[in-house]
Amino acid sequence: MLRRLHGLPGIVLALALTVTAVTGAVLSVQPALDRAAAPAIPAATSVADLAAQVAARHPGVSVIRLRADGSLTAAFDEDGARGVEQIDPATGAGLGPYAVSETTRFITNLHRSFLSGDAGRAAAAIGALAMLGLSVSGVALLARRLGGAGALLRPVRGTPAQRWHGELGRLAALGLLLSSLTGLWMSAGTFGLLPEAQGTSPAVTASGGAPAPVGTLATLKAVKLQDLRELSFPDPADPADVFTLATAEGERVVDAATGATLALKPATALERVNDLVRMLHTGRRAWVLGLFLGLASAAVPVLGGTGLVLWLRRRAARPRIAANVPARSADTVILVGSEGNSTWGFAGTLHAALTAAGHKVHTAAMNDVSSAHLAAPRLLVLAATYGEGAAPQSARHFLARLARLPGRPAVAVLGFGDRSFPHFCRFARAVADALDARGCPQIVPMKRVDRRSAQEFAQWGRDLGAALGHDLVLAYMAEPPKTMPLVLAGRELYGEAVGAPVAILRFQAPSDPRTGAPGRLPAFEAGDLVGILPPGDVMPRFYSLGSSARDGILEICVRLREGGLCSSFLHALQPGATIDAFIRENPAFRPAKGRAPLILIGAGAGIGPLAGFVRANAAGRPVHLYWGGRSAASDFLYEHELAQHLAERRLTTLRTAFSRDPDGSAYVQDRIAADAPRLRELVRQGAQILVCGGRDMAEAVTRALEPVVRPLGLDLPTLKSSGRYVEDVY
Ligand SMILES: Cc1cc2nc3c(=O)[nH]c(=O)nc-3n(C[C@H](O)[C@H](O)[C@H](O)COP(=O)(O)O)c2cc1C
Repeated sequence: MLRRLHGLPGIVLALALTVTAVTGAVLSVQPALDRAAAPAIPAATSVADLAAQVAARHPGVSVIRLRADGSLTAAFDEDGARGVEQIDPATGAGLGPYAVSETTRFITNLHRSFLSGDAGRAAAAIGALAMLGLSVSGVALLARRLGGAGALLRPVRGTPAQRWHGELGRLAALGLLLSSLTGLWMSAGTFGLLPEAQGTSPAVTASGGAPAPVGTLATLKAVKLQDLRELSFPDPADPADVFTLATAEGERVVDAATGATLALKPATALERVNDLVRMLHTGRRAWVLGLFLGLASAAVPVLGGTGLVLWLRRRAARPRIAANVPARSADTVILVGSEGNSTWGFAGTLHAALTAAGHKVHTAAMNDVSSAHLAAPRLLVLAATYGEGAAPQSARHFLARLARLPGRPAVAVLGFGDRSFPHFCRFARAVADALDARGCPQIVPMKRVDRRSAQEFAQWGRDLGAALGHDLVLAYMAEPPKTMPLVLAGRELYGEAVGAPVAILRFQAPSDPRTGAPGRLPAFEAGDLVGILPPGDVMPRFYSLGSSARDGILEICVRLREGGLCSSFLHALQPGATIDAFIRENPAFRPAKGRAPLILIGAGAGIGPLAGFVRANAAGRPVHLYWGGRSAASDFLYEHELAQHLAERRLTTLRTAFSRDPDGSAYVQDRIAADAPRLRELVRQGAQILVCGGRDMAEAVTRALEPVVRPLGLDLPTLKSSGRYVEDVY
């Protein structure tokens, strides 16, 4: 819901608000320029001093004003003509006629009313309201993404567009909130929606004596020039007329003969609020704030642009479901938990089959679960599992949200997973348990589909149909992922002597058959995944990338698994052979930005992405690599390249452990335990830990690291949640 409010309307509004935002940004620079241009007001000068200097030059002076832009002006009538002059506050000398620049006037009008009078002013007010809504919903979305309001300052991870949108939005939100709230207040004033300032001017009687020289009047001597707003002079022809002196405190009426204060009308609370609001909106008298507000406004077009990219990506990633009835009128709701989108394909087949059987079906992502979904009589959940039995992207918030919502529909849960993972369909199991615990009746027991098996899916459909009292034929045709050909350019084989063959394979894009020009690889970073389809199979296998596209090569480390279809295929490949592959981004497994140390830990083929991170470290950030193999003589992957990286300072230290070396066996976790004080110091300095390799190794590393970080008052779940402990484990 929040995302829907923030998404498309946000993009449209951000683009429409660009005029207001850009003009606001331009105007925000003005207070700083004015401050630089306006002559400084000496602290000791009083209003009386300056008034005397001006009156000496212009006997017909009527008003002296210290304007919001910092300039001091005097208005006077001379020879029947009215003039306004800018005054040097230090000497009272004239600096020439005062005029607001035409450009500033134009930009101000564009900002306030799109040059269209009241209608434009109303549009600007609506824009301010929209900006307020976008700022609040944006901060709420970011908090949700980062793990709660307390986590709002954590680094934003994800694709470049996600990072820009999140980081910039977070910086700009405070300024935009302030600008929109104060803008709304000012608009309310313009349209007479605020209460009128109360208080009437008290009746005063002037002494009627002969006017004293203005420089001698006690009240004017007591007020510093820098506190002045406006001083109105009495009409020389009227002996009963008085001075009016306006400051932030209020308005004083001053006797022209005695210099005494005849009356003081203090500024009302509303006037003070209006003053404060104007200052907070314009940055006048607060130029640093002005610049901050300007930067926040300048971010609006960028936020609109990156928002558009994110929205288009999300739209493209979510398959279209034909005939999706609104949730409120559906008798069957299908909720989908997916990361790679294949589960949406199954959901589409189920949706179409149920619709054809006469049901009113609504399909949505599990993250979007709402009370309307749970009010439907029937809820079908199709959920994939990722990581170590964790929720996929589109279901991350499902369980937390479910717990807050009412409703007990009849349910059926179908898990999608892969039996080769130790936690087969664990997330779907957790969902089924949560629904069971809240008392939802089961339509059919929870089932699990291994590796997108169309047969298992069809069987579940038959069971579901039987429970619903009609036939349900689910004929799912897997849509193969869009692949590209890659040509094997080189291979190095390790570990055969110790019974654990690992190949480093380097691929290139095929060259143009006509011109022979080298082909272009798609964009990817070390740590992303490449999906490879072994011949005759529709199920891709994923490998972590050890290079980035900038290296001009796509590199993976592949351990030969007994009976493994894809690893056997890859190990048998000869240079020049072609494979079908596609890239899957894995932004969660990347070094965080900055210069904080990196601790890279891996074993066996897990060194692939870690070597890629080291290779990319041209800036010489401190990087410490812990890696375990079997034998230094047989499977020391990247041995020579790592030695070179050490010499070039891309790698700071390298600790290796070999489990089958004749001079004593050791594992990577032993090296971690032995280095505990050094690692603790690195973590204290803010180091990020990246672990890649097999599950057993990762678990042993976790056990070895817990006592390292505990004395710092930290634990691995905390480091994990802040992105300082990330794993790529298989
Ligand atoms: C990086 C990765 C991790 C995975 N982890 C698990 C897991 O822990 N348990 C499991 O049963 N399946 C796991 N799988 C398999 C997916 O759940 C399965 O391929 C599913 O069909 C993907 O659905 P989706 O394309 O809709 O995201 C994993 C797949 C990948 C690529």
